[in-house]
Amino acid sequence: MSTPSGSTADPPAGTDAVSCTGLEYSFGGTRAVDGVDLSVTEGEVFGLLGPNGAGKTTAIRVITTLLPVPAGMVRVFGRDAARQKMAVRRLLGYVPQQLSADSALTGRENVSLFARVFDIPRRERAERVAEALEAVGLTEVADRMAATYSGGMVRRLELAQALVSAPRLLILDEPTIGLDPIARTSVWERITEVRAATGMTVLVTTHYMDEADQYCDRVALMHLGRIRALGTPEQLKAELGRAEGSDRQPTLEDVFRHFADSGLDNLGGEDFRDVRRTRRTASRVG
Ligand SMILES: Nc1ncnc2c1ncn2[C@@H]1O[C@H](COP(=O)(O)OP(=O)(O)OP(=O)(O)O)[C@@H](O)[C@H]1O
Repeated sequence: MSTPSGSTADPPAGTDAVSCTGLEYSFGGTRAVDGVDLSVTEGEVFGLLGPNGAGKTTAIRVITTLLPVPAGMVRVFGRDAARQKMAVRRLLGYVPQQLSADSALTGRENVSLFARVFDIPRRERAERVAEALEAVGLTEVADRMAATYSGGMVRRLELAQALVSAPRLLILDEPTIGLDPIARTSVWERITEVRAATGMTVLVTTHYMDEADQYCDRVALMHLGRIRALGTPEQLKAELGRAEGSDRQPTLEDVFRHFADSGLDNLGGEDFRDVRRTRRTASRVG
């Protein structure tokens, strides 16, 4: 797998991969993101956690420049997401919640399409596509139609699409939603391996607290548009354990419940949007 290139003028050492200050975003009267301050350090796996509707997707869509920055400041490796959109986009790989692979193409064709979109020189394309497919463990099935892939394979294919440009920052929106436990583990193992091999920074949203606990270096707990707590999973659990003075080690979900306090009825369960998303994933498999 290629090392993320710093071809577009490297930022000074110590520049955060992502820096948000006072970020806000509203849909009409709904304040989806309500004054978020956040820094993601280069090279870490950072988890943005929260239940459905917390504002995670909206926040990352602003960071990816897919939504404008109406208030506050967002920087990606020092580039201003409001004024230097193209410079920001060149640094990122983004795997959205929505299906981004074409079932009527093979795995290799899907990744090649992204290689063309990212303007990877023609002479490098075949090798870069093969590397990206190898990194996610799809070499053997690369020439099969994506329609024949399982849900977990489709997710890994989407990962390869995002990796083919060797991004310095990989942003994943609920990468394991709707997958079975084995497929979830496989997706995370690939993310972890690529991160270790390339030093890429990973920003991931999830509402699976157990995955965040296991795979993220630091997490921010988001609820109703605001960051309620931020730190390493160990720090957050230890702090709650001390505050409660109980013998039992709290889980990350306990930490979340403590900070969010209310409105978490759907945590761990499915609401309408979850069901729709899960079914969408299932239909990819079928
Ligand atoms: N296009 C939209 N139009 C109107 N309201 C929206 C839109 N997108 C999101 N919202 C609202 O903004 C709030 C935050 O939604 P967002 O999708 O960012 O949350 P989330 O934490 O990513 O949840 P999920 O995991 O369900 O995607 C919610 O109240 C949601 O209903």
